[in-house]
Amino acid sequence: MFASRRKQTISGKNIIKNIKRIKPAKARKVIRRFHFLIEKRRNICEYLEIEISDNDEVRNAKNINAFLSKVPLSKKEYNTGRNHKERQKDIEEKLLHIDNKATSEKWNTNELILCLGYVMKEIELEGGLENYQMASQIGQDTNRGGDSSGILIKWMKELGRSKDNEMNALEIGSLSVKNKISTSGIFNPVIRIDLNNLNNDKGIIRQDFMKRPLPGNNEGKFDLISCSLVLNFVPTPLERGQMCERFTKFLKTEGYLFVVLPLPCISNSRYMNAEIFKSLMSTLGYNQLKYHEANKVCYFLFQRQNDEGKANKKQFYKKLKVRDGPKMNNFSIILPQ
Ligand SMILES: C[S@@+](CC[C@H](N)C(=O)[O-])C[C@H]1O[C@@H](n2cnc3c(N)ncnc32)[C@H](O)[C@@H]1O
Repeated sequence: MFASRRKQTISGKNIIKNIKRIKPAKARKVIRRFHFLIEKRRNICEYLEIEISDNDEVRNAKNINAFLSKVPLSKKEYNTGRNHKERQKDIEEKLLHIDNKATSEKWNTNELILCLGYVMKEIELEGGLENYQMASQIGQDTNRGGDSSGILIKWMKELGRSKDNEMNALEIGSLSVKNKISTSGIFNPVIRIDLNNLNNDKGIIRQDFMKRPLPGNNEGKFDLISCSLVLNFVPTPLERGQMCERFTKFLKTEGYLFVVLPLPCISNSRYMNAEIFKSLMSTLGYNQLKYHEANKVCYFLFQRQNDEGKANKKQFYKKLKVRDGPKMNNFSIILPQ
């Protein structure tokens, strides 16, 4: 048990301190809860897109309380005559029912904002993200068939790439310095960044890729960008599109882009499939070299072309439904106009 060594957040929730003490079953539970939270954040952001999707206050966890205090109605509604546990139960119940615009009932904006605050608090202030990152490290071993960069290295070798090519890499959303991308020797140096700095002292820089300073010249660019299970983490379709556009600014011509997504983003979304993603990346100037579907995730390897994409970007300015079904999700990517 790791109970006696628990580190706690200000609100008293537990943060997993020692990764070696988490059992795989516990790790899976933490991962499932976190995916639930980011799915709900995505759903609520989609509902409230006009009002708050570009609102930094919602993104910035430290301002969540300040943000909620600006919504007096919802605060009042939930504070009056209810104790904390009841409120929590009520919100959890609501979260279960908030799914997507197409199928769910009409939600009151204040209720949604309150639920968003609740979700964001757990993600950012109550150890949700930290626990998830810890659990994901276990997950890399047990939950989804291991370190995703294993397939990247296999593909690089198939493409005839080796240590001799002297390639550098940027790993976005890095949780470990021991993954194959770092240990194969093909990429050197590997610059690892992540929103959080769990392993800062071990060579992972705390940085938001969307705020990373642009390289001044080609020397500052990379031969490879790895973005494994990160795009699905980004809350809104437009921000995902902005991230896809931004890759190009950091990639040398003919550089590689390795993207990993949870399989349902591709296999079970109303707005996305492997062909659409390939075609979206093609409009941004990428050629798809490899694709592989595993049980839970799918892997893409793209190469940046000499010229900008020629295809029509306009088709990706809004999401287009390609299929429908009751249990489908709404994962999508929208390019900025
Ligand atoms: C599921 S983890 C993926 C970890 C690892 N790459 C893997 O494949 O297992 C997603 C990570 O992406 C990071 N992330 C999300 N958006 C980011 C951004 N804009 N810049 C840097 N890291 C980001 C999160 O902090 C989180 O640690």
